[in-house]
Amino acid sequence: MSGAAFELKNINVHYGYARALEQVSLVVRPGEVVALLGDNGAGKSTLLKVMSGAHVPTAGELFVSGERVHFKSPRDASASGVQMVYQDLALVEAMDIAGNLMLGRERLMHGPLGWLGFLDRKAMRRESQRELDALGVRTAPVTRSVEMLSGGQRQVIAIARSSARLPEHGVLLMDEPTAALGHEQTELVESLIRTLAARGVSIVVVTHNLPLASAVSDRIVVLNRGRKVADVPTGETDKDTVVGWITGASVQAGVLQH
Ligand SMILES: Nc1ncnc2c1ncn2[C@@H]1O[C@H](COP(=O)(O)OP(=O)(O)OP(=O)(O)O)[C@@H](O)[C@H]1O
Repeated sequence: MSGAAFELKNINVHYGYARALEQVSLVVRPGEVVALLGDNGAGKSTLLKVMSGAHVPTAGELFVSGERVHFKSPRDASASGVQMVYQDLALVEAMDIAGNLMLGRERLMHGPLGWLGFLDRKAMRRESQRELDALGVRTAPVTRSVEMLSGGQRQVIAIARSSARLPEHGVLLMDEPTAALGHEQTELVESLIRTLAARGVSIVVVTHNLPLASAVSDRIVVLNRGRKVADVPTGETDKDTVVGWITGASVQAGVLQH
């Protein structure tokens, strides 16, 4: 047992001759926020796909809470407490916030002879409101249709929905959660990430947004052409150094690790 919420050891992903990931190892501790950075094509999305069960690696091992896992699908990852927040098609536009949050967890009306064949919308609204309150999220009334929401509000609902499916010390994976968001909306997402981490959720966030990475992460991990080139506590580095790792300018032999 390494005390890790999630651990990857020597992950390789090869697409024919293309090497998307080469010997990548990573430890994510409980309640830790890891920012995964790298230039276009560095392998960030591929690594998240391996972690979320969407892609089976060519080689390497995955461990959740010290247990070896073999994810063959996102369903397997989810069953082990690892959830990806999907950006596109994540929410049902025509449905209200409560319906989206409770998707797959619908409550049915209960009659004297058992479950009735229709939804207990009141209970679903109450429960979704309770979940949002617990996350400190103040967006819009839960009866509001998702198509009426701003990009930031949608992102927050998508994150809340994924996190509601997590066990206590689950792992949440995010790919560019603030792409296309304004300053205030980005702050909303930042504060939600902090709240979740404070609850013990481990978060891996892929981003090109360096201020976001420096504001919310405990650790910065940089990929460069499929290899991990840095893995450092966020407080022990600075923007120029990180940019150097991303572009490859300051990558020396081996991995810089503290
Ligand atoms: N299905 C695939 N078939 C072949 N090559 C692929 C496939 N998916 C990704 N790659 C290659 O693997 C490498 C890593 O891609 P990946 O999408 O993981 O990078 P990324 O860091 O997420 O980039 P971006 O920031 O642009 O999203 C790239 O060279 C890419 O072209």
